[in-house]
Amino acid sequence: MTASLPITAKLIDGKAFAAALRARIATQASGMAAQGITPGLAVVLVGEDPASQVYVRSKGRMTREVGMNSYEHRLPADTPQADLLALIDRLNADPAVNGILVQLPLPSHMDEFSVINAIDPAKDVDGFHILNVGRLATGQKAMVPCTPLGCLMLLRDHLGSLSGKNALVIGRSNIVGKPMAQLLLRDSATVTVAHSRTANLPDLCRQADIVVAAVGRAHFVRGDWIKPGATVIDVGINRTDDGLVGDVDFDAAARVAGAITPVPGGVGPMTIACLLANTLTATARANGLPDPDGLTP
Ligand SMILES: NC(=O)C1=CN([C@@H]2O[C@H](COP(=O)(O)OP(=O)(O)OC[C@H]3O[C@@H](n4cnc5c(N)ncnc54)[C@H](OP(=O)(O)O)[C@@H]3O)[C@@H](O)[C@H]2O)C=CC1
Ligand SMILES: Nc1nc(=O)c2c([nH]1)NC[C@@H]1CN(c3ccc(C(=O)N[C@@H](CCC(=O)O)C(=O)O)cc3)C=[N+]21
Repeated sequence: MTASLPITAKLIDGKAFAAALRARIATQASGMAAQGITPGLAVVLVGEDPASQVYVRSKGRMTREVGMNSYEHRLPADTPQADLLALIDRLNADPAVNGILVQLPLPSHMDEFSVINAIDPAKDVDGFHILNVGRLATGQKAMVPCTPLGCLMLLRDHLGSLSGKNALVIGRSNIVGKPMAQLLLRDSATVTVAHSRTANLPDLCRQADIVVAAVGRAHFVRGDWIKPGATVIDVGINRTDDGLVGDVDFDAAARVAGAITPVPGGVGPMTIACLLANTLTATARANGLPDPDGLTP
């Protein structure tokens, strides 16, 4: 239906934006190094979830590239939860570690909430600890989840103000959909959150000036759901026979949208850059320094 139209959307280059963000982080980190402070990020991976592997691949390298220390802990899938909690306790107490990320999902014998809430909230660079979730929801200074923070940066960069825009978030997970909705609300967008029980999703979507798709289904959002000129942020990471694709039918949506993020090269690189941003912010706060410029919402 839309195939005959030319591609008119501006491509939102998350990869380039993330590279520029990392360069600013590196500059600010070297300023800290001059004061004898080197930020440290610990990543804990339990088992071998494929989505998490994708994430971990480039992360350690980028952490070192911006001048931070990277500590990686790989535990077997059958690790008892008590052992993981003991590791988190050690990382909480380690002054060289400013950020702790426990890769999700965890193996099914573990309780995700117990594990996340064991992380020192000041080192919770994912922003998943209940204290940070509550702080974000109530407008208090929080650690903000990386993927939604990255989406917000791209949206602000493209649109300027989000005030009064109709925003549709598709997906209500604790790691993407819900915190994304909170951030859009903070920026005074009018926010709708859709999920698997939402009625008439295509019609809802046609009213949205901003669409953030975080569903986990390839090509789920169709081109004819997009309001002409809308800004489309595709969070989805789906491995298919055609390679890595998002949740949006990119070829069709790019003929209707005003701007759209690609997959790969859109939100994914922003997630990693925002993880480094949060690590720098956590390091500054731990050392009584002001928050680094431009890294917090
Ligand atoms: N680029 C990046 O940096 C990142 C990408 N991702 C990717 O983003 C995607 C979403 O991740 P995540 O939030 O963790 O996924 P979840 O599986 O936790 O959540 C998916 C959400 O989509 C909703 N959904 C499922 N089917 C439908 C449907 N037919 N109509 C409307 N809504 C539907 C679900 O609804 P319900 O709640 O009713 O089940 C749920 O709320 C995945 O592809 C993931 O790999 C994730 C994190 C970072
Ligand atoms: N505690 C926790 N926090 C997370 O933030 C978290 C997690 N667990 N578990 C897994 C998901 C997934 N996720 C991605 C981040 C970056 C890319 C990314 O950089 N993607 C590249 C493509 C990489 C490739 O080519 O394979 C891109 O989109 O361009 C992908 C996926 C973070 N997650």
